[in-house]
Amino acid sequence: MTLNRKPIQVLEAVHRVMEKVRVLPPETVYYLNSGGRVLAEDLTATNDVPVFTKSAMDGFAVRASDTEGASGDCRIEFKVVEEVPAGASSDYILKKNEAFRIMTGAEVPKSADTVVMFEQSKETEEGFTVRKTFTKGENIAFQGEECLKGDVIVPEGTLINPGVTATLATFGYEYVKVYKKPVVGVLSTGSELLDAGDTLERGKIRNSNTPMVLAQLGRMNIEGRHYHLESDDFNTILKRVREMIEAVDAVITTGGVSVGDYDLLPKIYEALGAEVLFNKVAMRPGSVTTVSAYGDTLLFGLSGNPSACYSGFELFCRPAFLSMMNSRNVYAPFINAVLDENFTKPNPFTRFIRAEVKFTEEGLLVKPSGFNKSNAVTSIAKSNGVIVLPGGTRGFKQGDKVKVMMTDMTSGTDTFRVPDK
Ligand SMILES: Nc1nc2c(c(=O)[nH]1)N[C@H]1C(S)=C(S)[C@@H](COP(=O)(O)OP(=O)(O)OC[C@H]3O[C@@H](n4cnc5c(N)ncnc54)[C@H](O)[C@@H]3O)O[C@H]1N2
Ligand code: MOO
Ligand SMILES: [Mg+2]
Repeated sequence: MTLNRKPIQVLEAVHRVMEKVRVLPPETVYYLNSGGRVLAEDLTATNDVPVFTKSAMDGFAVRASDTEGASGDCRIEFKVVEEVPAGASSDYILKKNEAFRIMTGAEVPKSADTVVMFEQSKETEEGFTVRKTFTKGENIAFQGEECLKGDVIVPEGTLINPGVTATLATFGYEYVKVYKKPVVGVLSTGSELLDAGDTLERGKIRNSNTPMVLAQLGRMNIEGRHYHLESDDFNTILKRVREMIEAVDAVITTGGVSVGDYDLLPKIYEALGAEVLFNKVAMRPGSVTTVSAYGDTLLFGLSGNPSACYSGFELFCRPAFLSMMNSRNVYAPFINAVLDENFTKPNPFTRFIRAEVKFTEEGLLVKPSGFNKSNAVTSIAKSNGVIVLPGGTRGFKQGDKVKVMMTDMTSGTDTFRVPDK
């Protein structure tokens, strides 16, 4: 069991997982609950946008031809005949030098073709005057100028972001077809584990992997189910994993995948008759990460070491779960950044280093986010990305360009910089 582990490259490992992914069936959900899901139907415009020709400004709707010849010395006067606030409409036909008082968003009556902003006019007792000739269509948003009824606005397979939610509302999609999200079971193994609320005892540590993985799932808007072990032995783990396979779409276990006497996961996969996709990856940390398939259920055996567990999830679980939801863009973005301190360790295997990426005016700077061994937990807390150093490289120096896999796209910077004139 322990001896025939053949390391494969990270890329190959990711491919093996992704090949096994089965897309979950679609379901219909209320549009306000669809954020973070993937569209299972094209979102088609059910009306033109704008749906009617409307004023883009507060002012007066006129016929442009009536403003012809106006100048500072020769102001042309208009009489206001009606008011059209947003939400209202009018069928009144303008006569020469008549105008509507109109507000932004209000339907422009058929007989008007131009809007004069309040700031471009001088109010008089009965109306206003203008001092320039207006071109037809000024300050008007025309029906269908943004899109036409029947246009495909957002294609099937797109992740629903706030803009898609706005689009769903615009076109009256109160219910929308999306792919099901996987329900993921999370089980940490290890007889040394206590819960967060427990007092430390000799030889024991608090379980940080389950809460971390649940939070990684939460960050993806995916429901994680926390499973427990009443005792950390082969039969109990096997029984629990069997229950999980019945109840969830994917199983994540942490710990017990290495070669120790109590590393039981390899034997569990064997007892299940699961197909082991790989049990060794040429990477650090997480070289013992194991992924198996039991029918359509993927079993992710993440390493017990917290840093290895964290990057194992980001590398293998995240794209697999996004793919189960039929998302197209399932991989974390890789960016180029400049290393902001020396990293002298040689890298026989691909190395993943929890890191802090800083968005500075000069560009992207990155440095390891603290104590960075496989068993580290605190450096994860300070990271928003993971530096990826290719295998077969010696150390890296400050100023070298490195690749970073972004894991947290919500982190900001401490200075607001907007380019001024
Ligand atoms: N003879 C060898 N020993 C080890 C090898 C090896 O190749 N040969 N690989 C080492 C590497 S590398 C890693 S990584 C670990 C992987 O260990 P396991 O995945 O089997 O995980 P455990 O043994 O259960 O635990 C490892 C470590 O992590 C702590 N841990 C476990 N679970 C949690 C949790 N839920 N929360 C916080 N911390 C956890 C555990 O106490 C151990 O310290 O194996 C090496 N050994
Ligand atoms: O496989 Mo382990 O490299 O230390 O996480
Ligand atoms: Mg172990």
